Amino acid sequence: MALGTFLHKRLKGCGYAFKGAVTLLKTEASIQVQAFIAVVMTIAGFYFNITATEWMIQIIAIGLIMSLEGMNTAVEAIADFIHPDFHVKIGHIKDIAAGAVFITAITAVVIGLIIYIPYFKELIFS
Ligand SMILES: Nc1ncnc2c1ncn2[C@@H]1O[C@H](COP(=O)(O)OP(=O)(O)OP(=O)(O)O)[C@@H](O)[C@H]1O
Repeated sequence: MALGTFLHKRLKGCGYAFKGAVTLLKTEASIQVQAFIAVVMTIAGFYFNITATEWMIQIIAIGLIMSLEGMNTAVEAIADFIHPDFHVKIGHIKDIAAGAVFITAITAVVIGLIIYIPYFKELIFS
């Protein structure tokens, strides 16, 4: 495959992926809530002047939870497409996908506490 064709295809792929991310942000309430929390955490990061390492960990946590929520939305959409009616297996599949997001959410909360508790302590006791 010529380099030009290869690059053109990859660029087109990025376009579709960007469209998907915009769709998620526009239509999915859970992603909108997470995007809002991400903005709040970013403001908190600037306010407390967190370290570069803390920024990286916070950004990874935000990216992980938002991307997994997107995958959960995709799993739900596939499940609804292949079997729109109630089925115990569809319920099980959706529960597992939601469970994966839950695990990441707990992880992100713990990361947030580890990063910000020392800053809050400093703010309160200084
Ligand atoms: N077709 C179905 N068959 C059996 N159980 C289902 C079905 N659809 C949903 N459920 C149950 O309801 C739960 C919520 O499913 P739903 O698709 O409404 O997701 P949600 O968490 O409300 O996400 P969203 O708000 O993005 O739609 C599932 O985790 C599952 O337990």
